[in-house]
Amino acid sequence: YTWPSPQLDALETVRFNQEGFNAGGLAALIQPCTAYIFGGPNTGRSDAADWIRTAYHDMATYNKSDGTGGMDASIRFIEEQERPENAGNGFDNTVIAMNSQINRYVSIADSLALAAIVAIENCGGPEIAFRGGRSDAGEPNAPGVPLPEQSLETHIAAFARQGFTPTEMIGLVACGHTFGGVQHDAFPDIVGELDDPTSIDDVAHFDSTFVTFDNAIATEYISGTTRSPLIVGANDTTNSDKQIFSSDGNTTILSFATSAEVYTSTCADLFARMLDTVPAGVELTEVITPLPIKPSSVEFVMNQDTMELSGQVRLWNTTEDPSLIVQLQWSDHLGETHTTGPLGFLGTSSSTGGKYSAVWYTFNSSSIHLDPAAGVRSLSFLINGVLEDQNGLGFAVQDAFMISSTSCQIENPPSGRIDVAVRNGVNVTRLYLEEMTTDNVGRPIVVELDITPPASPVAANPAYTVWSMNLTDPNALYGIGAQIGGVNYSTTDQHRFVEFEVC
Ligand code: HEM
Repeated sequence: YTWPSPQLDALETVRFNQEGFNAGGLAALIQPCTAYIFGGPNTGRSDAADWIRTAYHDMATYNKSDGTGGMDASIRFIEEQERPENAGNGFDNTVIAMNSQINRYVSIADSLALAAIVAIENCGGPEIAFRGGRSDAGEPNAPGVPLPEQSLETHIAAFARQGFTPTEMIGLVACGHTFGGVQHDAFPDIVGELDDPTSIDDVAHFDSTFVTFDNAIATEYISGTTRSPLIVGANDTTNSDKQIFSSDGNTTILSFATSAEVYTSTCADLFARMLDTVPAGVELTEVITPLPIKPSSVEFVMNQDTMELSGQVRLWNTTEDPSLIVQLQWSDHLGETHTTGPLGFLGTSSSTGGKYSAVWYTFNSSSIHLDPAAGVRSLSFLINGVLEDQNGLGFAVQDAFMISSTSCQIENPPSGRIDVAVRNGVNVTRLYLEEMTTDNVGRPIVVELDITPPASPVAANPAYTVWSMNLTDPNALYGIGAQIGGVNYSTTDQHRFVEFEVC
């Protein structure tokens, strides 16, 4: 995709900035893969397993014939979690852990899909194609998750309703059950008390490598060494994995046991399809791939007569190299191009279990001197002298409106003013503050507060005019939005009035 795209930029960040500098923090929660939110590593439970099961159970309500259900984060509703088909506490664990990842561009359902992907990829699994754009349900879906005691025919019908053939059913179950196991508390009729001090919840695992993605679930089944409670459980009625794996005469599961590659590539496809199963009407984005050069946190501030620009740039698939010279170029509204000196190195990040690494550089007002009248139209970068400008497009930035450092606070009682500098000559049809909040069912929303144009123009400098808004909530965080030529733009930077000087 082409930068900037606020939604794709945000989703790409969660997907690919997993560890190290600017990391979103998702991967750290399952580092190591034995990590468990309530009790630390090596408890017999794992967050990775919970995250994958949560995604399946959120999706499993899908009804292909009417387009209802699917990945829409309806699993977060207590009413769904209390159903027998959702026994266990892994769903709540997952939803809580994902809270920090959600924002106006990353829905709760997207965060659940990302959780499953990060768990699979970081714990030995293949890369999974990720699309974003799921929307969050406002209420629970109809029930629809298979239960172990149901018949094979019922399981086949349930997977058909979810959009999967009988062969794909075998695949999806074998792919999911490479992680985790069955807890005594949730399924006392399947797993008894284990009397094992290393297993806090008495979990009987599906295979011997229960925190790692691999085909042991299939090899152990074929070799007869499996101890899975859903294959060799004492009560044959609840041996659903046995019924499912043997439903085609063991053909599919044998192909997984024989070839780790077949298993891995089948799972990569099936997991992606599972996560992309969304209610009718929801349009997912393209598959998100990492941008080779990605500006980040790009922010303008109008500081009296000076326009300040700061930000970061990430170079993908690169390791730290002191000899690398990264420079920023910007073109202005007068058609001139300017070049900075070498940018400062910030750090490295990695993703996909360390498979990819990236390096980060910073630019800020100490090295960039902007003339407000000339402004900035777009950015590009020189990497060891080689121009990176998105194939000639440049990295477009919006300098028509920005926070002004004349914003200020009144201490007692707390109130304040947000000032926005608006470029003269630009037809800004609406200017507003954007307050990030959630609706009554926890969905991220943006509340827009219109700023009235000044009755008589207040000049920030010859090129910009100040629009102001008085506010009273010292904790509220505001971005700035503007409508220009029928298009809405938002700043990525957000501000509280208390960060400014006293009025
Ligand atoms: C007929 C279909 C299925 C049945 C009957 C079934 C049944 C179960 C049961 C009874 C548990 C134990 C849960 C607990 O004790 O907390 C479980 C765990 C799990 N299931 Fe399934 N499952 C099915 C399909 C799937 C699929 C398609 C996936 C994913 C693609 C999946 C992923 C998982 C995972 C990762 C766990 C481990 C959770 C943990 O250890 O915390 N399951 N399943």
